[in-house]
Amino acid sequence: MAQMQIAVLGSTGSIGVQTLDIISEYPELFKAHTLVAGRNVDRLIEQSIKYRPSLAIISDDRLYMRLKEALEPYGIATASGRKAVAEAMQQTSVDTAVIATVGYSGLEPTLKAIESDKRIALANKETLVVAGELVNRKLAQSQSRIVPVDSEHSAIYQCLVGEQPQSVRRLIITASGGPFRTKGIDELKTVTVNDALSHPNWDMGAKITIDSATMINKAFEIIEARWLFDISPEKIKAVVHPQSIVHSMVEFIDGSVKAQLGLPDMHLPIRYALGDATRLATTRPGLSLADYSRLEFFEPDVEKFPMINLSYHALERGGNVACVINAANEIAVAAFLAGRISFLDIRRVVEKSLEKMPYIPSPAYDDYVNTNFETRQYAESII
Ligand SMILES: NC(=O)C1=CN([C@@H]2O[C@H](COP(=O)(O)OP(=O)(O)OC[C@H]3O[C@@H](n4cnc5c(N)ncnc54)[C@H](OP(=O)(O)O)[C@@H]3O)[C@@H](O)[C@H]2O)C=CC1
Ligand SMILES: CC(=O)[C@@H](O)[C@H](O)COP(=O)(O)O
Ligand SMILES: [Mn+2]
Repeated sequence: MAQMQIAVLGSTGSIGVQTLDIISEYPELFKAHTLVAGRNVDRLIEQSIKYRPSLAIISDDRLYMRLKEALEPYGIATASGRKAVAEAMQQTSVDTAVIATVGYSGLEPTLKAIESDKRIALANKETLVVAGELVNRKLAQSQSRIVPVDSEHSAIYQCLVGEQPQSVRRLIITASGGPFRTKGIDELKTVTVNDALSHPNWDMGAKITIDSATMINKAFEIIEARWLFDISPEKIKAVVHPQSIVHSMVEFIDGSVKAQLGLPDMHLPIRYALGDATRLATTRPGLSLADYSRLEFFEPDVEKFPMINLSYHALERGGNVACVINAANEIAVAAFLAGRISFLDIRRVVEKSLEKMPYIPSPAYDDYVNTNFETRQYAESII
């Protein structure tokens, strides 16, 4: 197999850093061709000196000169800005794009990578939340393919190997329940940013960690599954599994249920996606079931975490509804992290934005761009 040339978008983040670990684990198979960061120019410089990509891009233009001056002596090409990120997806020398930026920023490069027939390892679930229907339409017109990185979707993907679509009865997406699983509804009024950032099992970036705490992450994952696996929403169910050892399950029409298990460690789904769904041997620690005396499963508490059900609402209405939810949530989570609103205000901002923003039944790309922009403005105005 020729060495795979990989563009890592979001290389300075949680998934990006773990992707670079996997690239180092198999130097004969993988090469970091392009690294893209948002604002952490120091980490991008460090990574570039270590991994020697052909190209390093910083999204924030103001940081470009620092990047250029640091990497010029190493002969590494540099660029900045959103347009440069999109153009990087069209490089013919890149085979695979790992989309691991956070939020709406994943959409444009993913669409460009699809147009350029790249293989995509998709961590950025927001892309499918915002515009899953458009992404699937574009995929149908190209040679591009998406392999999921999100742990639940990687699990389902693995469970579906060798199965017929018509044999699937249900997808069962596991949820840890987040840091507030055992708290009472009233206690949620006073939780702090630090409380919400204390995920019981996974070490992740701040935005997804807050999404796990509100459980809107599960709503996003239900929407993500609907588009990734082309399955109707009523066949997708979330179940709370506090240990995060069973990463998700598929139930088949004969009553059989397949599950994928592993430690809560994203290296595994990233490795599986980079390996294009082949198994690559590793010396990293594996799962010892004897260490887990109990694996528990519960119905989600939708009274305490009503945003889980936004998934079904968004999929039933379609159009730009999920794009509105995502944009409002991004603004609300950023405001919560900055100490500007309380934890329960996140839901208020999302619900009010949903009431306010105009419905667009069949959005084109520009409609998503406008919906995202206008919803963010509205959400900011009610913070
Ligand atoms: N972390 C995890 O375990 C999991 C994450 N995911 C998904 O993966 C994605 C990434 O999550 P995670 O790694 O936790 O997030 P982090 O916040 O840790 O990292 C985000 C990365 O995106 C970069 N970035 C942010 N905005 C832009 C932009 N506009 N242009 C270019 N780069 C940008 C950041 O750059 P910088 O830091 O330089 O500003 C950083 O490298 C999310 O969509 C998340 O939902 C899914 C499953 C598990
Ligand atoms: C690691 C991963 O895939 C996350 O999406 C994780 O599942 C979040 O945990 P929750 O199950 O608490 O949302
Ligand atoms: Mn997940």
